[in-house]
Amino acid sequence: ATMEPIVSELWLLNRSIEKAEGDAMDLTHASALRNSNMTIQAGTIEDAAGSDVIVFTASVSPTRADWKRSDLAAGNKPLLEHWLPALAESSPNAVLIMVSNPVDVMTYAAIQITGFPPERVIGTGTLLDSIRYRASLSHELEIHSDDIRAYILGEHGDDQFAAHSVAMTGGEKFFPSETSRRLFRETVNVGYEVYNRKGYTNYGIALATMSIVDSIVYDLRHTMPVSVLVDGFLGVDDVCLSLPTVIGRSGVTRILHPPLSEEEAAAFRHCAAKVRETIETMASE
Ligand SMILES: NC(=O)c1ccc[n+]([C@@H]2O[C@H](COP(=O)([O-])OP(=O)(O)OC[C@H]3O[C@@H](n4cnc5c(N)ncnc54)[C@H](O)[C@@H]3O)[C@@H](O)[C@H]2O)c1
Repeated sequence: ATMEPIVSELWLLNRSIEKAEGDAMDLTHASALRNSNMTIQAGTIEDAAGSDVIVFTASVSPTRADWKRSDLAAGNKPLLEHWLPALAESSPNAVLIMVSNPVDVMTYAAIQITGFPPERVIGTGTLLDSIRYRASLSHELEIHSDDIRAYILGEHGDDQFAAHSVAMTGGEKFFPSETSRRLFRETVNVGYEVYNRKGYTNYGIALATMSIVDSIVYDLRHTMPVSVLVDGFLGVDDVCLSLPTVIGRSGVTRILHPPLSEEEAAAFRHCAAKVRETIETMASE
């Protein structure tokens, strides 16, 4: 996915320059097959100065088999503290996309560390979960997933919820059903299912991140469920969670406020409390 020519210059940064160089070479070979004159190079923060978009994916690895995304918080905060101040200083106008987990907590930390306006810090949040959910609904309903408006919102973690009450296809509100509830339960765990089989997940998240970059670069104003600093919706603020968000050249151009059911609103507030708890534990460590 990285070789789609939507940017003119791509810089890969890693603590291991060899790893970044290897990836840059491999991607350059692959991009020779695309209609692209994008340059792909390994380099330093200085090389990448003046970037329009930064995608942050550096991460520690899980240390136990039954890991949860929130386990990575304590290990990943120092990575953000190490890299983000210099990245923010050398690319002060960039839109920052956070991928590293726990992504909602990392998005909040990134806003604090960079001092960027919250509109320019976006976590991939429940975008991947929503894409996975729409893919299984699409299979079940035999309708293209683009035409299924169904969001998973809240945290990118075990307490995410499907916003059934605002889901529709072609104007029909046929969610929730037994099927949609079952497919949602499967979606919540499917990331771990992929991880348990291959040791990581990459294709889905890469394409999801590309769709955010695309909407920024071409100012497309697509609405996507991504992690943003919540603006008081349902009484929640000072935490990052996923809400349907319009994304354009300047980053977040608008956060939408869907009329959630009582049950969904309670699930959203529960996610807020849970993510705040991790933020506070991390701050005290
Ligand atoms: N938000 C999502 O939907 C989603 C989906 C998939 C993966 N993820 C998360 O993305 C992150 C990356 O996943 P991955 O599978 O690519 O992991 P990975 O272990 O393959 O890659 C992590 C990278 O970070 C680098 N790194 C480690 N410590 C570093 C440091 N101190 N400085 C610079 N670089 C450092 C490593 O060299 C490696 O290249 C993880 O936190 C993972 O949980 C999020």
